[in-house]
Amino acid sequence: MGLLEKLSLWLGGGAREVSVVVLGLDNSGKSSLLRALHPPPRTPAAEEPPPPPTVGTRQDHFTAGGVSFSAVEVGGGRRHRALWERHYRAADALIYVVDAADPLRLVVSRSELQLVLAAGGARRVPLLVLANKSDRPDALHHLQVAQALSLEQVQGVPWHICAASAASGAGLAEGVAWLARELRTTHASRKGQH
Ligand SMILES: Nc1nc2c(ncn2[C@@H]2O[C@H](COP(=O)(O)OP(=O)(O)OP(=O)(O)O)[C@@H](O)[C@H]2O)c(=O)[nH]1
Ligand SMILES: [Mg+2]
Repeated sequence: MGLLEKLSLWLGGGAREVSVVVLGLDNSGKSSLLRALHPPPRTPAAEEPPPPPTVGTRQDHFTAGGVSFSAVEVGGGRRHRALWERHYRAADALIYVVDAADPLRLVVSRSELQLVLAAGGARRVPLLVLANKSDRPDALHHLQVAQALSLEQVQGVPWHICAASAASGAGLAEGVAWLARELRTTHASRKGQH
């Protein structure tokens, strides 16, 4: 089923999920963010052990702005990155997670993001970048992360960046609300063209 059909069903009250792929280097915090997006009740982050590194892919679900998301996290370790493109091509939206407290890996993170966007070809789906670990005192400001990733050069893709913390939950609501809004707007404008 295509995005437009899914959104029609969802806007019309049908309970359908929009698929989002969650990418980013290993240790950036993808599993932790998805855990933090789980609806309550959930165990407070401080009481849970950190998630194990993701091997291959993991499925998850969350809801934001009235939209139900079916999320696929693809492991960020080097050997899993070959899987990113395939999952990106099948997704309705991309969440790209960056460890804002690890400036040395931003160059690698930028080139991996550029590769995956290029692999999408003409397919343009919304991109939400989460500058994660903003709770850490050494974390870069999200605008510095945007600059390091050269986001201003990303063309034809609606994108948004915000500071986030899987540890405290900060920034998550803002980020996913943007994504939900963006998907609704895209749907509404396309509908208006027909
Ligand atoms: N301080 C802090 N630590 C975090 C945050 N998010 C994740 N971490 C820690 O970062 C480490 C990696 O988190 P994961 O969620 O496993 O990272 P991942 O991106 O899923 O990694 P892979 O599955 O290997 O690709 C863990 O020790 C987490 O506890 C955050 O917002 N703040
Ligand atoms: Mg993981």
